[in-house]
Amino acid sequence: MKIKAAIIQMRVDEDKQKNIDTANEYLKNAVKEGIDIAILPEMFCCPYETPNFPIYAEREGGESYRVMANFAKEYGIYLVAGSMPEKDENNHIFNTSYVFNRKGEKIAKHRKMHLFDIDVAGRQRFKESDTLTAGNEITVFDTEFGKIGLCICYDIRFPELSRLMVDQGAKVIIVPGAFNMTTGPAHWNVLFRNRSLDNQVFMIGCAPARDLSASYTSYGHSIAVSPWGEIVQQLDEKEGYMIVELNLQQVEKVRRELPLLKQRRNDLYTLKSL
Ligand SMILES: O=C(O)CCC(=O)C(=O)O
Repeated sequence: MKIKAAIIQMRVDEDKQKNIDTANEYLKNAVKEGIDIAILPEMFCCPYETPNFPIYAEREGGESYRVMANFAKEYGIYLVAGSMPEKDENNHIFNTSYVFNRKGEKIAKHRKMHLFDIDVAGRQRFKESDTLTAGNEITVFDTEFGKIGLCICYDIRFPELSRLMVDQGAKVIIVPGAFNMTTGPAHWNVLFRNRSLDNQVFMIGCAPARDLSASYTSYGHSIAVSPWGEIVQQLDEKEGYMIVELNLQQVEKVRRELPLLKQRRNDLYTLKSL
């Protein structure tokens, strides 16, 4: 079973509508190549800065959500709509990724579970918790190809989360993310390869293009890693997209050859969600 995926490394502008139009342009082109699924970056319609999140936030079912659902339906694809700030009924703001099926129906929603609060001395500081609230749910969704896990950016650093998605059947893990010029070069590729090797899954990372005029500079380098831990395709820092074919039989093959998941000593240790 092969999935043809478009990973869209778009530039993020201050103008929300412009971002939605940019996403649409890329989707229109990618669809001509016969894709099954398209993935947009973290905060693809809102420049990644904490004060922006409450300003750009919408309720689930709001304008940006509806436009994304319509794109999925119009193009007949699965759409992982990157992430956008979501406001709930108590005015809590979440970093949320919605997934729509080929009919434009919402089939998953992941609220970033680990907030990106870091302070690397003299280099990168960020505190999502200034304006965001963390989500509490592990997200795995069904497709005709099999199960796919979903998490957002900093979530990838917590290996337990990927493992729990894999225990729920995920063969692919999709990560809209926006690493920066400090942690990106140091950790981005390594993390995607690590999670792939730990779990024998395809790992897909989709980042915004680098914009040196933005206050938070995305590292870019959207990536696809095989269940063998190899980088199968990668973009540089510039705007663009790539199409990757994921042969899910490769997951079974690698798991047969190195039966790591079966060889765990569950009699001595376990991992469970609470
Ligand atoms: O983990 C990192 O280094 C970057 C994370 C990040 O940028 C995010 O969670 O949005």
